[in-house]
Amino acid sequence: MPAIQIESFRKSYGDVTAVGDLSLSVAEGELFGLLGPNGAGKTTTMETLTGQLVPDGGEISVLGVDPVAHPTRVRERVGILPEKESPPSFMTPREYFEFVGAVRDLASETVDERIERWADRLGFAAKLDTMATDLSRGQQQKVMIAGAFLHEPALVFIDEPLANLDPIVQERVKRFLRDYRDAGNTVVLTTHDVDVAAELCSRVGIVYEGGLVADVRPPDLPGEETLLDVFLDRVDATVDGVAGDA
Ligand SMILES: Nc1ncnc2c1ncn2[C@@H]1O[C@H](COP(=O)(O)OP(=O)(O)OP(=O)(O)O)[C@@H](O)[C@H]1O
Repeated sequence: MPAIQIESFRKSYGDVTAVGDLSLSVAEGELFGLLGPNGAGKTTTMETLTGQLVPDGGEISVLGVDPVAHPTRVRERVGILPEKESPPSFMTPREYFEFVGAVRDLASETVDERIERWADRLGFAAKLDTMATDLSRGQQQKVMIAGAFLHEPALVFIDEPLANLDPIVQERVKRFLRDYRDAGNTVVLTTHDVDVAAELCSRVGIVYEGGLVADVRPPDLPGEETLLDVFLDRVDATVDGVAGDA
């Protein structure tokens, strides 16, 4: 069973077509990148896969569950890290993880053990008892990453995971995501950063104007061809400032 199966997915906001006709399959154990310029339809796709948006049409299955019919069941089983979300300013990271652990129905000893492990791996152990409002943006991002993985879901959706992180932490997060995939889990990340997708992902779907325009395995690209070449070829007008809305 694929981790994600999408057939002919469509979604519009009024007369704006966000996703026109998207079909895509992600296998279990993939570190899959959904790459596209601003406004390509990545967030709309992620929010539909996680049961936050209702599609206008198409068939969608996430870990074998239909997120339209059973949004809560999907959200219970996956991890979600949207872009630009922060831990509540009035909580410490430890309190936030205890809150997430309660929502995720984890035993408190499990939460305690994972808090220590994630804090150590991502390098914020010294900040576990600092109010989130007093953390830097990058430190808050680390806390949100750990929170999304706290219940060790088989499938994680993560939006622009490396934004705001310094190069050292970026390397830690990359290693963490690869290890998580190597342990048999599926990771789907959305990004408009071609370098991040090329370096991190075993497979990349390029979305543009609400459709899939390429399905690429960066390590298998022939000769000197890079993911950037493919991206610019399929999203060619962007460089001239015509496509996208950035
Ligand atoms: N709530 C909304 N109401 C109206 N239009 C929307 C809404 N959300 C998204 N759109 C439009 O749908 C299209 C796809 O947006 P979406 O956020 O899915 O793109 P994206 O690829 O995630 O972009 P970005 O990289 O900038 O986050 C865009 O044209 C956007 O303006």
